[in-house]
Amino acid sequence: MILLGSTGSIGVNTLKIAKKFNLNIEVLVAGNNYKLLNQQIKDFNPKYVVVKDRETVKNVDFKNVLWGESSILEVLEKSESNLVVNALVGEAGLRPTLKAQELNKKIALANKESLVIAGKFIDISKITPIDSEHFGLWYLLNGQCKMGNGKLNNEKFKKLYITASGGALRDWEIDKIKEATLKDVLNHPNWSMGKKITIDSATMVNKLFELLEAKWLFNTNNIDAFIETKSVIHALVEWIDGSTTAHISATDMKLPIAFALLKKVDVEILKPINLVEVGSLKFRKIEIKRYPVWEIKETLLNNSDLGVVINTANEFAIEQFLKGKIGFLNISKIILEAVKKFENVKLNSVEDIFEIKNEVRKWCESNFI
Ligand SMILES: NC(=O)C1=CN([C@@H]2O[C@H](COP(=O)(O)OP(=O)(O)OC[C@H]3O[C@@H](n4cnc5c(N)ncnc54)[C@H](OP(=O)(O)O)[C@@H]3O)[C@@H](O)[C@H]2O)C=CC1
Ligand SMILES: CC(=O)[C@@H](O)[C@H](O)COP(=O)(O)O
Ligand SMILES: [Mn+2]
Repeated sequence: MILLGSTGSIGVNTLKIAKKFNLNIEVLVAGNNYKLLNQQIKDFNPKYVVVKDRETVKNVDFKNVLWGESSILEVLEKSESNLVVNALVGEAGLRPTLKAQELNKKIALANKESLVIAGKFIDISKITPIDSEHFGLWYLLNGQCKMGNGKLNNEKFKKLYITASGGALRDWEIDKIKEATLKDVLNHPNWSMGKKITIDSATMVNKLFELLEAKWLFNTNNIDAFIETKSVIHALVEWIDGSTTAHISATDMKLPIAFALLKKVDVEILKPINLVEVGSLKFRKIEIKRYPVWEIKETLLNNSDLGVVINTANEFAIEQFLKGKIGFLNISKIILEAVKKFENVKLNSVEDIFEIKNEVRKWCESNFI
C-alpha cells in the first residue's frame, strides 16, 4: 500500500495494522519527523520515501529520498499498489487524493479536508472512509442499504447521526473560553489525535466538516450531529420504521483502518465495549453560543462550494492561533467573516478550488495579520 502521512496519528495506527496483517508498504510519505520515519523505513523497507521539505532529506536513512508535493504525485504515478491511505492533514491531502483518483486507485481516506474542499469532484466509489463516524455509518448502512450496483438505497433510512465529544473546552464556562490556551485546547477528552483535528474538535469545525463529508459519502443532507460525552457511540441510523441502530466501539482508530485496508475483518481488532462498566451515557445539543461555527451548518450543507472557503480560513486561523497571534475564539470569527465575504462562491472546476483558496488566503492575510 501507499501510505501518505505515515508519521502522524493515523499513519502510525495504519502501520500497526499493516504489521499485524503483514501488509506490504510500497511508499512512505512523511512531513519532517525523520526520526520516526527512519524507524518506519527500517521496519517496512519501502520502495519510495517522500518528505515535506528539502532540508529534511539529509536526515533520512534511505537512498533517493524525494521531497515536496510534486514528488508525492510523481511517486503515486510510479507506484504499483492499488491502495492509497491518505492520512495527510489539511489541504495538503487534496492533490494526492485527486491524483490517486486519476490513477484509478482505491483511496482509504482519513484526510476529510479532501471531501470538504472538493467533494463534488471526487468519485466516491473509489473512497473507503477511515473517519470513525463515517466508518460507523458505512458499517450500519452496508448491511441494510447496499444495492447490487454498490449504491445505497437511501429510501431505507430516515436520518443519519454522528456524535461529537464536544472537544476539550466542552465543560468550560462560556465566558472563559476566550482565554483558552493551546495546551487547554489540545486536551481532548476522549481521543489522541494530531494537533489540527484536536483544535477542530474544540471549535466544532471537525463536526461541521464531518457533516459535509457524510453528505458526499452517503449522498444525503439528512444528517445531523449531537454530543455524546464519552465517544462510545460514533454514529446512528434512524430507520423508516422508527427504530435506530448505533455503532459502538472503543475510541481507537485501528478498527476503521483495519476495515479500510483489508477486504474483510473476521478477527478481533478492539476489545468490545462493556456498557455495564461504561455505566451511563450523556447526550447534549451542540449549542451555537458555545460553538459559534455551528451557525453555518445548514448553509454549508446547502452550499458545499463554501467548503474551500471555510477550510482555507480555518487553516489560516489555526496557523495564527498556533503562533499565539490570535485568541481561540478568533478562529471561529475568521471563519464566519470569510463565509460572509465569499458567500456567493461558485466552483465550476477543480482549478477554481485553487484560485478561490488563494483569494481567501490573501483576504485573511490582509484582514487578520
Ligand atoms: N487522528 C485521528 O484519530 C483522526 C484523524 N482524521 C483525519 O486524518 C488526517 C490525519 O490526521 P492526523 O493523523 O491526526 O494528523 P497528524 O498531524 O498526526 O499527521 C499528519 C501526517 O501528515 C504529514 N504531513 C503533514 N503535512 C505534510 C506535507 N505537506 N507533506 C507531507 N507530509 C505531511 C505529517 O508528517 P510529520 O508528522 O512528519 O510532520 C504526518 O505524518 C486529518 O485529515 C484528520 O482530520 C480523521 C479521524 C480521526
Ligand atoms: C476519531 C475521529 O473520528 C475524530 O474525528 C473524532 O471524532 C474527533 O472528535 P470530536 O468528536 O470531538 O470532533
Ligand atoms: Mn471523526
